Amino acid sequence: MLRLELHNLHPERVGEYGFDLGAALGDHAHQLQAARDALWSRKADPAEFLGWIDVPEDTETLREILRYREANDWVEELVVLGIGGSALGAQAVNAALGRGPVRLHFVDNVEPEPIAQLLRTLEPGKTLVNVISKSGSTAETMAAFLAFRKWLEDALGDAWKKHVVVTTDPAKGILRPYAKSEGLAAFDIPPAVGGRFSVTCPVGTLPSAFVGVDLENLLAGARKANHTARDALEQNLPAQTALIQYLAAAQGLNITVFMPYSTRLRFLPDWFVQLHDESLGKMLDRQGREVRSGTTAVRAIGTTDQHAQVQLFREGPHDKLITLVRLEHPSEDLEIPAVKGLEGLDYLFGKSFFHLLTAEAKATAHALAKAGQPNYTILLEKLDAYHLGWLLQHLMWQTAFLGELWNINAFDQPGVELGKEYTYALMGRKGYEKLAAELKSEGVE
Ligand SMILES: O=P(O)(O)OC[C@H]1O[C@](O)(CO)[C@@H](O)[C@@H]1O
Repeated sequence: MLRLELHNLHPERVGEYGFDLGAALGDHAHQLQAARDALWSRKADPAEFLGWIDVPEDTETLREILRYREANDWVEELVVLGIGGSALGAQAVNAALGRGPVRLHFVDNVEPEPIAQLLRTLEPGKTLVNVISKSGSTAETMAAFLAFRKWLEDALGDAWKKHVVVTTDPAKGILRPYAKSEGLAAFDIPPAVGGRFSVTCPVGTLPSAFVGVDLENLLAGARKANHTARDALEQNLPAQTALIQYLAAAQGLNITVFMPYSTRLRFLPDWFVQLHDESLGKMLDRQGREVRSGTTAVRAIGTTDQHAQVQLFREGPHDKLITLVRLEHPSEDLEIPAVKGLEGLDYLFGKSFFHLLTAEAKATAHALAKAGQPNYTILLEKLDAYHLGWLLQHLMWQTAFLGELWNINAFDQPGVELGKEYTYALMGRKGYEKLAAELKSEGVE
């Protein structure tokens, strides 16, 4: 079960206690229903990049992934080479549910020292490298692949090929033909699935299979989110959270904080930030008019950031909507023991850590509300594969709904292209000489 608890979310006046979500849904019913129906009806068109809706239905690919994992029981270290949507989902799932025995390493940057350190410490014979890139052209991922491929070949000769598995577009880019010509194992990223929406396809499921995540249930949870996203508005959770986000933005709350009360969910905010910011920060709407849509997603972790950011969240500018994520039941709990001589702490004696964690989340939500800082809590029955799959897919739906409400394309990312082209020019890539000269004249070289 995934459900919502609202705190101080008035659509018109921030600071007034209570938010009538029912009334807001009524007021915006037409818009939301149109958004829901448009998303479901456009899903058949690959150009719309809504393939992520159907991915959790694809149990055949999941079976292939599980067969591949079983056939490679020699793997002790799995290095994931990918960036953005090609890394963050697997990282979040692994931190939440990974239970080994394989150790996962993520190379999602080109800072030389951590890469050199990994190459020094890992044993090639026990290492599998999963290179993940939808485009097959991302400089960071490809540079890392060149380094790891050479490292494997230097150590293992021709056997390096058994130590690489490629996850990429079935047709586009240079990785697919390369995998074919070298006889490397390869899995598809469906063409209609963008990186930040790819966690339930092999981008997320292959690494997760190596750390024992219950993938059947992860996908079942994602399918549950799909059902919810098709429901009437009163039951349609992503339509509801998208509406809250939309109304908050309309009130000038330009920042959306995402704050799970869980260390195991510590990478979920990173995944959410990419999903939200890259999808929704757009200069132009679907008709090409300048809109500059979006809110800025900010990461936080409870309780940790109660001792870092909550001061600002309560007393700083009223420019934020805060989403807390809280579990209703722990997977394991621990009693806080009584200690003689420390009676000043007796309010803790005999209580459980989960009790304390829950109290802190509730206390923060209420303290924020009292300060007029709107927030809501997404409650997860527990942290297992089913509920995590549900939450991930819920957040993808929320993003898609927001894209519709803002009338923008949530599935492209034109804003990151120029930086990539400048990088090619600065690195001396063929065909970029003119741009390099232009940069030089502007003092960048
Ligand atoms: O999977 P690819 O093509 O290497 O892309 C990695 C990431 O780079 C971007 O294209 C741009 O940041 C993201 O959308 C994507 O998740």
